[in-house]
Amino acid sequence: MPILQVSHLSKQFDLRIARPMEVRPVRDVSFAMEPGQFLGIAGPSGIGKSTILKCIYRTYTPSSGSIVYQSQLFGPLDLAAAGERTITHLRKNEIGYVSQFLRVIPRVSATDVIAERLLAVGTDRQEARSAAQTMLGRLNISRELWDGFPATFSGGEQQRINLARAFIVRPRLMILDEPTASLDRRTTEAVIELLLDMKRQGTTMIGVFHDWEVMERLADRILELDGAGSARLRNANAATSEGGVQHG
Ligand SMILES: Nc1ncnc2c1ncn2[C@@H]1O[C@H](COP(=O)(O)OP(=O)(O)OP(=O)(O)O)[C@@H](O)[C@H]1O
Repeated sequence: MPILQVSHLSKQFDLRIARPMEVRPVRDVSFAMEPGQFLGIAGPSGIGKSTILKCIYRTYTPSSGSIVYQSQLFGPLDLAAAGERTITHLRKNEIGYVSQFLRVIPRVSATDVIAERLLAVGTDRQEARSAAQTMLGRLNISRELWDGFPATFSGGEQQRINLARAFIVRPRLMILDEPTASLDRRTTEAVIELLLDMKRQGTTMIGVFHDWEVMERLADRILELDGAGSARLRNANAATSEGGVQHG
């Protein structure tokens, strides 16, 4: 049974700048994901890749369509229509999201920013801090920064704090929006290793990567969106199409 079934998803934005206009980046997109699968989304800039991810995380409410997720706690539920409290619970316990932008909390140390995700799900403070520091080490954050404030960190360091916060709770479904943008080669490798580790442990992942090589190493399947309004699902590293889905 799919863990995520996206059916006829559309999202439009109504803009009222000089005159009312509509932007419809996502039109009638359908795909399914099996547990443990890694799905990459590819396509030209502005086609709606991030918008699809934000609809799944419910940063955006879809205009139409459904996103049925098999929740551990709630069973099957439509993320497009679920209540805010359900979404908040899922974000805390089951669904992770990481983008390249960190919303920095002032005057909280790097260790505590990460540990607080575990404290929120009932982990003991000492254990949470220790797990946070192990994660900081894995992401090559130097020891002197562990007690520093992420607000003062470089872009790449902040990005790694972001990743650590998302990875530390080991969500069942991980949404990744360009998680390796702004990282150097060595840290990108560390992130790939972490993602492969999570994949081995059964985490289902969906993501957009600016680096095609990174995407090919991680993804089992790729959803390709194109400007002509079609979405094609294919196996990664395989030229054959697995069956089409239409949008537009
Ligand atoms: N909150 C919003 N309000 C209005 N328009 C938006 C909003 N979010 C996205 N859009 C528009 O939707 C379109 C798709 O944006 P999206 O970020 O999903 O594209 P993308 O494929 O991820 O692009 P990129 O590869 O450049 O990140 C763009 O034209 C964008 O301007």
